[in-house]
Amino acid sequence: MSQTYSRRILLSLRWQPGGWLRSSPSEWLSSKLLITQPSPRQQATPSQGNVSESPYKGPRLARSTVSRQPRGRMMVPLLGALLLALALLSFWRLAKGKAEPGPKYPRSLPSLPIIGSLLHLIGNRQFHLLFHSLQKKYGSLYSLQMGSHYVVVVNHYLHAKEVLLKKGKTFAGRPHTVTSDILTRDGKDIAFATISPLWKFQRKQVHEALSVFGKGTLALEKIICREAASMCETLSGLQDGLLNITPELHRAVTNVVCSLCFGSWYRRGDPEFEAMLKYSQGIVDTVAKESLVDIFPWLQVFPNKDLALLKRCVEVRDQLLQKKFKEHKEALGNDLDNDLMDALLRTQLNMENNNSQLALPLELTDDYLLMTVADIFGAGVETTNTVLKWAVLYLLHYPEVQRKVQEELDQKIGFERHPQLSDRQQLPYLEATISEVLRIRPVSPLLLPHVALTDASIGEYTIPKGARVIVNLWSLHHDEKEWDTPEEFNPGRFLDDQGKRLFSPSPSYLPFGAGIRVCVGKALAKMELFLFLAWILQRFTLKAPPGQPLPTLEGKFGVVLQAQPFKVQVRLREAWRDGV
Ligand code: HEM
Repeated sequence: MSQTYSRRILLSLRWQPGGWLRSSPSEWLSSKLLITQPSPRQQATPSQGNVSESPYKGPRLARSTVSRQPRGRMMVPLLGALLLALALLSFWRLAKGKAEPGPKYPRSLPSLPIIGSLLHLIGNRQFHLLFHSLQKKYGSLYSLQMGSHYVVVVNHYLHAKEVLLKKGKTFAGRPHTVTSDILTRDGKDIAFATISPLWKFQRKQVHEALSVFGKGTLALEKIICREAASMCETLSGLQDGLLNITPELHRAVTNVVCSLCFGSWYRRGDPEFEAMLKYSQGIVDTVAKESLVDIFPWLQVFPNKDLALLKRCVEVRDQLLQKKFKEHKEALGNDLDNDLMDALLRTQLNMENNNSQLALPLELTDDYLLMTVADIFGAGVETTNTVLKWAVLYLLHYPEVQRKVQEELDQKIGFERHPQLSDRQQLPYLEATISEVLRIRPVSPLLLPHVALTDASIGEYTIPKGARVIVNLWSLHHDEKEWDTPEEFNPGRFLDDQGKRLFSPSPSYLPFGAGIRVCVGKALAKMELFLFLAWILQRFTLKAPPGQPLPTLEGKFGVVLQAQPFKVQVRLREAWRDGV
């Protein structure tokens, strides 16, 4: 085989579920038959078939492009028998009225053996934008190959809802990757675990912790307001200077989660809190970048800076978790189930003593317990904190929106009392602003990857078991057929004509996902966003640093869609200057 010839074969190959493919069964059969009488031209120039351009119509089999079939008289009866068998088969199928076409797979990005579609992805870290733009060429549902993983990308809400809601259980798996396994002790958490009774139990325990073990929303509101008050006090003390507001938002959100998980919280400047900030940033920077090591796990054997950083950060996180675990275990029995760690420890103890009503097929080991708590930190802090940062950034860019939120707050709440959760109905413009922030900069633009647990379908396409399904929320939230001028920040689109009632103008809006794997912290996050923003904007006006360009609205893709660092001028509003 000449070099050019082998290169052409390599280029024309592509992966489809089932192996490296080159042609459909009928093409394969006819090629096999035709090759018995190859023309000189066929021998010299094998089909280059630009597979990336040809819509894939069915399962394809590897065609042997090098074999030479025996020529001669033996082939004639064989050919006749085969044709007869095929004719009989088709006749039988037609007679039964079940002439089934072959499965139809989503159109695929070009891919090469071993590296898959990597050449199309490398160098572009903003996967949500890349996947959005690829729709122009490949349609709203297409596939690609990440190393040995077959990946399907969903860009339309109808397909997204089929994956998340209609066939939620079928697509409820999660992939195991090198980085997520380091982070979650091989998927012993909630977010990266595949569904199981234990996973269901972990979710239930978190739900109970988030309702403060039956004490309900009021108890949660108290915790959030305590943090909002502390944040506002700090901001008042930093008047008129240029401020990096991020650590203040971070501390407030972390303290809410800490209260729920450990029943404790941090003061400003606490070294343990500083360590926590550092390790979470390290994790955000390294996880979910679809790093090469997740595509090619064998790369672990080579030195890898990102992986080393991730391991160091996870070590710091685990030391902290272990310390809390030990303190809680020692104190168990001294007080009621006030936090998530207590509740999990108590269940574990009951299970060990066979007192538990739960019939779990797996033991609730320390690893599962710690990873449940770690997940709530991982998923509960970075997300809400990031949305708050995006909200501040958009308010700097759109001062008229900030003014309208403040007018609404002034009219409905005034300056005599603080905002409460019961004010939500009264403050539709603030609620609409939060909805618009979640739309325009979805914090989790590709959700978390889902995995097909059985052979399945999305729309008219066949999806094989094990396929990774990425729902591109960015595409849903920026679909021009669903949203007028999607890049424009316009809270008004979430309000009725009178501007009084909040509504969802399009079904193409799923900031927290949907279905069986919907965000566990959705209700908590919405309360936090509402209360923190209401408290801040009731007291302060946020301004961009004078004489400087406005901070960028371009996100940085990672485990969340991060806002880039920025400074802000926080000014106490007139009504609060005399110390109300
Ligand atoms: C504004 C803030 C938040 C946003 C926008 C958000 C969004 C999301 C999204 C899009 C998913 C993935 C759904 C999927 O893969 O289909 C998710 C999963 C998850 N979220 Fe959130 N989230 C937020 C806050 C929180 C909070 C505060 C917590 C916990 C206290 C939390 C806990 C989780 C967990 C545990 C999962 C994994 C669920 C599972 O896989 O079963 N999130 N979130």
